[in-house]
Amino acid sequence: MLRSTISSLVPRATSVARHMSNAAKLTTVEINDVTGIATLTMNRPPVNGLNLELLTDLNNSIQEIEDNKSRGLILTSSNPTIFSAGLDILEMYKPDKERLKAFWTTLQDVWLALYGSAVPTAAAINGHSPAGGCLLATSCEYRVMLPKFTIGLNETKLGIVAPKWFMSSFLSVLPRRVAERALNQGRMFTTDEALRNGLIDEVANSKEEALAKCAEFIGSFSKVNPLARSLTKQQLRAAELSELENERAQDLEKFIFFVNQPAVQKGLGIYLENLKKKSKN
Ligand SMILES: CCCCC/C=C\CCC/C=C/CC(=O)SCCNC(=O)CCNC(=O)[C@H](O)C(C)(C)COP(=O)(O)OP(=O)(O)OC[C@H]1O[C@@H](n2cnc3c(N)ncnc32)[C@H](O)[C@@H]1OP(=O)(O)O
Repeated sequence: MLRSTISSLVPRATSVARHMSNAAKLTTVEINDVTGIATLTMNRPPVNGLNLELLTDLNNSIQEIEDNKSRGLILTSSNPTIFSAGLDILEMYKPDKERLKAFWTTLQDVWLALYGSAVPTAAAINGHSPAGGCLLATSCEYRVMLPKFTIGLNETKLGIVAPKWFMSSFLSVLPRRVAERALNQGRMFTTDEALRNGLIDEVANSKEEALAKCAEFIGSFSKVNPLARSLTKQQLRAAELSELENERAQDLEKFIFFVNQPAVQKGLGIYLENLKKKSKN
């Protein structure tokens, strides 16, 4: 029932070997023939780390879904245990100056496109979803998660600070006092805790069930005028979107300054080392 499968092979040249995952596109878009809903799947092994290439593909895929006049967008992952490990820390550790700028600018683009998307959006969270993964999920209007995974903004645990717009997405879902405490603690919520606190809307026992529940949410707008719905959503989200749009350059400057602080570099190095040690055990 797929109207189209958009999964082209686009060769890419990059001068930094550690960032080259492969030459293929890192997202696929499948549009259901019957419902008209697009499923956007992230596919960057091993953990869907959000590097410049994955962010670029995400941005292009969101644009494509908007242009196709799809009935809705479901974001998910091809990895059976990880939705997204968040930002690829290698992009921020000992960074190349120009690439770091492009990386952050593209992340800003993705957030503006997803949080501000005209179509109904839902996340089928079929695995762990820390930090940037949580940002993507909370930018959607609805979240369905599989059991026994974790989700949250854990930045303080890495010695970094979630930017204001990460917090905006989080705050659009959680009550302020829960969000504030969780952000300060760098708390990762289990699926059950996320449901209890309203960070996710439903739990599903399989990816198929999660996709079906997301489709059901999107289908709930079938009798609502699409223009009225999208203008309503965009008005509700306008303040946060304009805040970043008006401060993009300063946000980029702050990020570059912050990431290049020796203490931040040291912290990221230790965090990466621990991740690698853990993965070898
Ligand atoms: C005041 C103004 C401030 C302005 C702005 C300033 C600051 C900037 C803010 C930046 C915001 C950042 C948000 C982020 O997203 S940071 C990233 C946070 N992510 C994490 O902490 C997740 C870390 N990863 C994990 O917890 C686990 O890997 C997992 C996702 C739960 C999966 O576990 P598992 O299946 O067991 O896989 P492994 O742990 O073995 O990992 C496999 C492999 O992948 C590497 N890896 C994992 N996550 C990342 C990552 N995020 N980036 C890069 N690499 C990652 C891991 O090291 C393993 O690699 P090797 O196989 O080579 O050992």
